[in-house]
Amino acid sequence: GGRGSAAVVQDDAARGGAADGAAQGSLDLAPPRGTRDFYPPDMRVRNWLFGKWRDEALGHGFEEYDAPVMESEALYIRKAGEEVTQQLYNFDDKQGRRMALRPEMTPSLARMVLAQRSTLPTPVKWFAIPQCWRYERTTRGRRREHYQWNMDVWGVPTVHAEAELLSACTAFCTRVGLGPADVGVRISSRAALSELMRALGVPDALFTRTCVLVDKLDKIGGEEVRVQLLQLGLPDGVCTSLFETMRITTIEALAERLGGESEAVAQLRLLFELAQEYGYADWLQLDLSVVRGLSYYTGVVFEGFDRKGELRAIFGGGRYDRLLESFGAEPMPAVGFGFGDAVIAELLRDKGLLPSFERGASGVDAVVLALDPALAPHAVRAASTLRAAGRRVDLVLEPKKPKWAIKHAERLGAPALVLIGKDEAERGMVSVKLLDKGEQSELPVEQLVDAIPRGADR
Ligand SMILES: OCc1cccc(Br)n1
Repeated sequence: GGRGSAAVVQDDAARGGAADGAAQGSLDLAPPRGTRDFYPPDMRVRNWLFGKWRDEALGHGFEEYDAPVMESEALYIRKAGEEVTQQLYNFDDKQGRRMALRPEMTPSLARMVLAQRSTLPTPVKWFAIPQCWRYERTTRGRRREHYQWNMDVWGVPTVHAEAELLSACTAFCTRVGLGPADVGVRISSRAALSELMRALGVPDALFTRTCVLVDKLDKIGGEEVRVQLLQLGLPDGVCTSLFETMRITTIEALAERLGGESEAVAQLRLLFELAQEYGYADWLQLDLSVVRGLSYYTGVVFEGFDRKGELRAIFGGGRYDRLLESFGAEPMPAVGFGFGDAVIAELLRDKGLLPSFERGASGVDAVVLALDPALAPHAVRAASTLRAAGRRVDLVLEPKKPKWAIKHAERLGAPALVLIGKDEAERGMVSVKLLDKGEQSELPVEQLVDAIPRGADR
């Protein structure tokens, strides 16, 4: 609860207030449209969430990487009409170079892997939590930025890689208190749909755009998708067979349609077997109507969803074995997912699982106050000694009364208040007040560190 969660899911009402200032021609205090400020309580929620993501990624043996938020626009020019490339946050830099704020991390990752492919040991198992951008007509007041946990495996051609990524997603959800009754994962395979369409004689060249159109089913409905598939050049019979296949919900039925030799079926069988071993099989369901909206997926694709069906996808991913070819290079097998910060925060808040971080979250172990401005050097020495010993200290920087310092320490949730008094200081002593115990004791400065407990989280 509390303001923290509101900021992760920006509530425009609060922002509207700040934006009103602009009406009088003063500085607009709201963040740019579609973006969020993270005040300290919001930042504690964000650090908590990113910390859980990082724990899970490291727990799966992945290494962290990063790349510039700004890339050459060329990295994202794809002809398949995806939303993510049609809403590029792009611009000319001062040399007139076409640049863009990254709408996703995968192309940057592909660029980094390609740049070092001759020396990079495989498999590559990397993760990042990049801020990603889109420029959407703000008619819908939607956000223009979000943070998206990415995990990718390069160099592994079989679904053992997908199984590891699904393990990270489901284990993260479990770690934050969600279970298979809250979250499901739809598993699909573009390879299966590709085998079907090849069997029906559809040219490969139409496959990618077919998937991008099929991904719009939920938005524009089956009839409109059929119309656009026909316009793309798919015969009516193929559309019908495609829609029938997408209604299949068991691997057996898919095997009947694609034949016993289907590689796509074999990989799906193996994935569901591995899921049993990991213990997350009951999170999964086969759903061939899922194709995901990125043109470069080629194999298994998947998306996490809330079982109440109130929210957009929680996470999504898939295999993209041919992305390097689109960069004019030899292909390398790859699979990855993106996990946005907004939907998960909304789901956790709805389920009361988002920590509130209200009182005492500052993590300060002690407040240090000089009872007289002339004693500031003693207060500085006490604070520095405590900090050198790993304690988190808030040093009061101006003349304040003990009453104020006690209230300040309570607001910070600091368990201790160190008071530097004149005659104590002359005797090399300080006073320590343990607020939750209401005790106050006087002790030699040398014993100060041991008198201040270190925060539980460290
Ligand atoms: O998931 C699509 C997307 C990409 C960039 C920024 C935002 Br907000 N959303």
